[in-house]
Amino acid sequence: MASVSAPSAALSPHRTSASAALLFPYPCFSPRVSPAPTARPRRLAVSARAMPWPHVLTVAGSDSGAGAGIQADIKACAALGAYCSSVITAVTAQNTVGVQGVHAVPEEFVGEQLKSVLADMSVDVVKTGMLPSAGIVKVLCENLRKFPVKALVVDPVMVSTSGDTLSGPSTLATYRDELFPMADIVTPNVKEASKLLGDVSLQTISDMRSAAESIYKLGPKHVLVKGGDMPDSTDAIDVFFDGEEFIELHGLRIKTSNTHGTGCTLASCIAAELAKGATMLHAVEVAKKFVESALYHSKDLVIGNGPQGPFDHLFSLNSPLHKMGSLHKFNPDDLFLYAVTDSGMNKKWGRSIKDAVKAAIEGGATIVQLREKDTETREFLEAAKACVEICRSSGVPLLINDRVDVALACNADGVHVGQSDMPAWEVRELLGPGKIIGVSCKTPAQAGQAWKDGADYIGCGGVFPTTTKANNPTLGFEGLRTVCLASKLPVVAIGGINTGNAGSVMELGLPNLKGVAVVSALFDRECVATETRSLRSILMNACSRS
Ligand SMILES: Nc1ncnc2c1ncn2[C@@H]1O[C@H](COP(=O)(O)OP(=O)(O)OP(=O)(O)O)[C@@H](O)[C@H]1O
Ligand SMILES: Cc1ncc(CO)c(N)n1
Ligand SMILES: [Mg+2]
Repeated sequence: MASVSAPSAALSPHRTSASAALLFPYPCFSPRVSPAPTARPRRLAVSARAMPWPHVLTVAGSDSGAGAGIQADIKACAALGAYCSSVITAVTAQNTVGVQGVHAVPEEFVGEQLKSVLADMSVDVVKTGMLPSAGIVKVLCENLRKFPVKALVVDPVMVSTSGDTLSGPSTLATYRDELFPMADIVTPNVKEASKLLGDVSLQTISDMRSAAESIYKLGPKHVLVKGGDMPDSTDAIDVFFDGEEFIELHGLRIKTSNTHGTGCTLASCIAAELAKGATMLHAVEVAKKFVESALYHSKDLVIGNGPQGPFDHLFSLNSPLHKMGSLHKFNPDDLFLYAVTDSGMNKKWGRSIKDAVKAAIEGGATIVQLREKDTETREFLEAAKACVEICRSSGVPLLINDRVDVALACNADGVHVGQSDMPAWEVRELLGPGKIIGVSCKTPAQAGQAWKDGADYIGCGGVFPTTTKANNPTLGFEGLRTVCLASKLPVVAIGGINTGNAGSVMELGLPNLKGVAVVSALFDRECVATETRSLRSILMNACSRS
């Protein structure tokens, strides 16, 4: 956790006194029922098989409608495999229409809850949500100093999306002066970022960048300004800043009104991933993908009659086709050495699809596609399931050529389609946003369509004459260059590529040409692993030259 620096008066024009009145001075909770606990000896001697569990403590408000707040946090952590304990700072009467009432928990009792959990339960990461008063923020800071944790995620909840105030202006100075300097990441939405910076106007991505930079100066190690509520944007864009680099995180904007609790969920997912050991950027990427997928799978849910409904955090339980194990963020660098299987070739050399894939991965393939045109469906599916297992355990994505049904049944990472297969947008509809979709393209127009359809990459070829695919016109380097320059998506070159010519393809130095896809040069050979290994070293050498 960031060390606590002395509060800077210069940075806190809205500073309030420590005794600032509670924003929500409602009657107290029930009296204490037990004395404050102290750390007790472990239950039993810890066994050799003791399994520490990633643990997030959320310090936040309860949402009676259960779409946001503590309830969202617990569901999000559960979905990502982290334990979530909860210190409740306020109870809200809330539904899909808005917030009807807020009952703040007295700060001493928030302190008592904090001590109960932090003194006993080996918390890895603390995530904060609604902190309704400056006093509660202070109590939290005191406890964090007493019981340090690995990371602190601060979601500076101020206004619900329905427009209701959850934490008023009197807490702003304490947030800025005391909590932010301790935070590993702060995740304001645009309205909150604006309030934190004295009501500056935030309309554009460039405004979001400036806001991230200004908030960074208040002391957190990272800032994520969320653009879920940005007007007129077709993508859901968030801006991440680590003090050096700005990263724009683009996601599909899901057309749904079920977005209540997206912010709480995002911050909890970041916390869960950090508790599991992820780096900050990776945690943020996984969290964003999770929110996007959850919204996608919940877009047609009807819960409540108001304008903003909750979504289903546990969508993966209801939809075995979209298991979390395959929530894969597409990395264009995975296209570097793309191995495409061919049933005929495997039969010829007497090996199973599974053994061919194993060998390609052993040799350094970075992504695998099963292109089995003549294998019976049942046999294909069995082989695909075995390959999914092999690929997952090696962290290599597995795609299926053309057969969306097989990809769904084996829970592959995605599908590659050609121009006469199912259109990419229909594949996207069926697979959802978390899967990888590639499209074979020969022209700039096809590349443009693939981008509009929501594909992740294009395969461009045949670059050289090939026998693998009948009637496949050769594009040559010029055709490849034309398509690459026109494509907004990363490209993998395909068609007749082998150890003899792969270097010259990469030496074209086209910025979005990320790798080569190979069939016969790997699989129509005696030793697949050896061929893959030498192709890999040729590609690496070519890239270091160009
Ligand atoms: N319709 C949407 N489709 C995809 N992603 C979305 C959508 N709405 C929000 N997001 C994403 O959800 C995350 C949370 O951002 P958002 O701006 O909604 O936070 P918030 O306003 O704090 O949320 P809330 O107050 O509703 O809990 C961000 O990563 C944002 O890009
Ligand atoms: C309790 C609570 N926390 C956070 C939010 C922000 O979504 C909300 N609406 N309610
Ligand atoms: Mg929102």
